[in-house]
Order: sequence, then C-alpha cells, then structure tokens
Amino acid sequence: AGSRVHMSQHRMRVRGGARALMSETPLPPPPMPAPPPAPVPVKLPPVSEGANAAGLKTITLTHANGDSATLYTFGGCVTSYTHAGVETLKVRPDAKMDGSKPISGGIPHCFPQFGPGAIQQHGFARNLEWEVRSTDAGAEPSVCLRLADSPKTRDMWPYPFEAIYTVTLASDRLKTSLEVKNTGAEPFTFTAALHSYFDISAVANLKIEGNFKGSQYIDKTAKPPAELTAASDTITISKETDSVYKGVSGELKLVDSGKGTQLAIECKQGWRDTVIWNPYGDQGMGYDSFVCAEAALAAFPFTLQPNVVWTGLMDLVSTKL
Ligand SMILES: O=P(O)(O)OC[C@H]1O[C@@H](O)[C@H](O)[C@@H](O)[C@@H]1O
Repeated sequence: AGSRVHMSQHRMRVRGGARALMSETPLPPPPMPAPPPAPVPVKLPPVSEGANAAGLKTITLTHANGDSATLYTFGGCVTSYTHAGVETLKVRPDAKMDGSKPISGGIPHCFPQFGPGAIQQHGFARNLEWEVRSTDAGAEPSVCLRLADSPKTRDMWPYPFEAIYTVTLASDRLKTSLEVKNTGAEPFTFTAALHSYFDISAVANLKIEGNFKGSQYIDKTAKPPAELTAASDTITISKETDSVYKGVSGELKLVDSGKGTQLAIECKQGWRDTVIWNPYGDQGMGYDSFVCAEAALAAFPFTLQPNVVWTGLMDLVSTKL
C-alpha cells in the first residue's frame, strides 16, 4: 500500500506540472519537415538501353541539346521524338506494349506489304524483333537496326532480304533511313510505309499542307474505294480519313495552331506516296490526339532486282509557329 500512495503522489505532481506549463506561453509549433530535395535532372548518355514494363527492349538517343528519341527493337518502332521539349509522335491509348500486337503508335514499319493483301495487314516487319547492328554515341547519336529473312518470314513471304533502319538524332531533326536489299537470286516486289502517328492538340487545330492539289488519291473509306482528284494543297480532318495520295512526297507540313508547332515531314529519297489516316470519332483509338501522315511506297508495288538496294529517307523537323 505504501508504494501505491507513493505512485499516485507522483502522478499528481506530473499532472500539476503539465497544467502549470499550459497556463504559460504556448509551446512553439513543431518544426516543419524539411522540403524534399529538388530532383536532380538525370542526364542520359547519348545512347542508353532500357526495357519497358513488359520487358521489350528500348534504345533512347539523347542529344546534348536535350532532345531525345526512343525506339523499340520490337517492330523497329520509334515511339518518341521530343524536340525543344515538345513531343512529336503519339502512341495510341489502346496500343499493346507487350509484343502481343504491333505497336500502334510512333513510327511502325509496314513491310513488305502496305495494307491488306497476300500476307498480314501491313506486313511482318512491325511485329518482329529487329537486331541492333550498331549504335553511335557521337554528337548526332544514332542506332542502326537490321531485319533479315528467317524461316518465319519465308513461310509468309518466300524472299531473302535485308532491311537496315538507321535513326539519327540531329540537333534540329530526327533522320530515318530505311534500306531494303534483295539478297536473293530472283527479283521481288514489295510495298512499304513508315506508318507515322503524329501527336496533335486536336484534329480541329490541324492543317496538313503539301503538294496535294491535282494529285490522284484513293479514298479507302468509300465502298468500294474511290479514285479522286485532290482539290487543294491543304487537308483538314473532319471525318474518317484513309487516303493514299499517289506520287505525293517531298515535304509535308503538319501545322497545329493548338500546339503552336509546325512539323515538316521531309522525304528526300525513295518514298513516293503519302497516306493520311485518321479514325475520326473513334475515342478508343484516341482519334483526336493523332494523325497518321505516312511516307509510303504504296500505290504501286516496287520491283527490286537481286543485290539491289532501295533506300527511303525521311526526316522530321519540328519548329515553333
Ligand atoms: O490497325 P492497323 O493495322 O495498325 O492499321 C491502321 C490503319 O492503317 C492505315 O494505314 C490504313 O490505311 C488503315 O486502313 C488502317 O486501319
């Protein structure tokens, strides 16, 4: 009992002390936690390898000026090109990024067939793994990929070939070069495209300018497809659009008043036609966030003789309006 008395006296003394403190000046507030340190920008080397969540291999090129480009070896598909902090390419919101389907976005390859036909839609190059042949970590970082025939491709298309795709990040542009070589003993014919998806603020803000007026084009949305003559050098999108402009190449401009940018698509060699595609109204595909303006060899098949190389060059140049 003696010890219980001692304990309660002790508690009373403590409580009484606390009351005395509360009646004096309030305690200063506890110090604010220190703000988290500002993130240190990660400066990537000119060429860096990585992988996405599903394990698909990526290569990122980083220019000293801060521009960057990322490419997947699956399909040899460039999925991002940023210039001056502005993204130029779009990956569709419904794209599968696990190798189960071609990547619906960026710059997929259509080869050796554009569109539907004897083999799978848009050919097999967009859903095969391309081999990294070399990289260059110089002032203009680049990566060079290779796709060649294999038992799998010969099952679908019986021709030996080698495709070399080089992507170079220059200070003011992304350069692409596709070389297709007939490594067999017989000629073959092929069609192809760089099925580029370009990031836009909204279709209503977009004008596509090029050498269209007077050209023949196939309107693939008509049933059956209709052959028409382009009335203007400017194309706007206000309905589902799927048009192959025959013999229209050179320079195309995507003028986006919402983004305040102009993207020039400069085809310098090889590509002969232009395809404009937008699945207007399809929310699932995110139709209002991209337009496909494709450098193509699509209107007529191209015949490639043994040991001959076909080269297609396309540059992307983004500038502020
Ligand atoms: O859905 P995919 O196979 O990637 O193709 C997308 C579109 O690609 C375009 O190039 C075609 O002209 C369209 O008809 C097609 O729908």
